[in-house]
Amino acid sequence: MASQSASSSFKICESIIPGCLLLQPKRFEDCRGYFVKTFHQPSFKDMGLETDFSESFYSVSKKGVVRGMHFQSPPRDHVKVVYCAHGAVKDVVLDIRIGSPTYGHFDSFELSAAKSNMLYIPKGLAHGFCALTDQALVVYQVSEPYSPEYDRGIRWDSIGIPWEESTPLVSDRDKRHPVLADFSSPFVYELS
Ligand SMILES: Cc1cn([C@H]2C[C@H](O)[C@@H](COP(=O)(O)OP(=O)(O)O[C@H]3O[C@@H](C)C(=O)[C@@H](O)[C@H]3O)O2)c(=O)[nH]c1=O
Repeated sequence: MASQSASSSFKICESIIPGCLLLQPKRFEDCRGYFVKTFHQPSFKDMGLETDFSESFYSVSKKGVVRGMHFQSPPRDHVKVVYCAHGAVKDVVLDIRIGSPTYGHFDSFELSAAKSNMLYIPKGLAHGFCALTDQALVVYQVSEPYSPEYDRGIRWDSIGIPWEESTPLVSDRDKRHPVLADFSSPFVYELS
């Protein structure tokens, strides 16, 4: 995690991975609970972020589930915004952009309902998480529709990520992904 700056609606923390941002939206609390706005087009535009999102979806995971590390390949690659609306996850991004100063490096963040924080994930990063609580509800916005043909992954246990679970619950699909060492990336790093 590096520098911090403020925008109209979101505080921004930069990841060690260029282009990846931890966003902190305002949280309005009162006697009923709290209110959080997760997307505000003018603020995203001011921050130079993607504003054209085409799908939104969520998953619910039991404690100890690992999902990942996922991405869509070009030409169906996409920006993702991710947050945890119930419970908590350890969220991880892996830089797979050839030529990036952080190619093959990962960064991790605890995303939680208690923190109301969000992760902005540029194209060319693989993404995954480990559920730290039961009923971990993870919400996504993505800039390109789901494309099973281009939906790919890298083995969750081939990157050196210190997951909270040594024997997590993982999907059959995620067990079949290539390991990072055998992976040939279709992404090229572009200086912004
Ligand atoms: C991702 C996705 C899945 N599906 C279907 C395919 C499958 O039958 C079922 C579950 O899919 P998956 O096993 O791929 O779900 P999951 O492992 O939760 O996939 C997600 O993982 C995290 C880490 C991400 O970063 C997401 O972008 C997404 O890839 O839902 C869609 O119809 N649309 C979608 O956008």
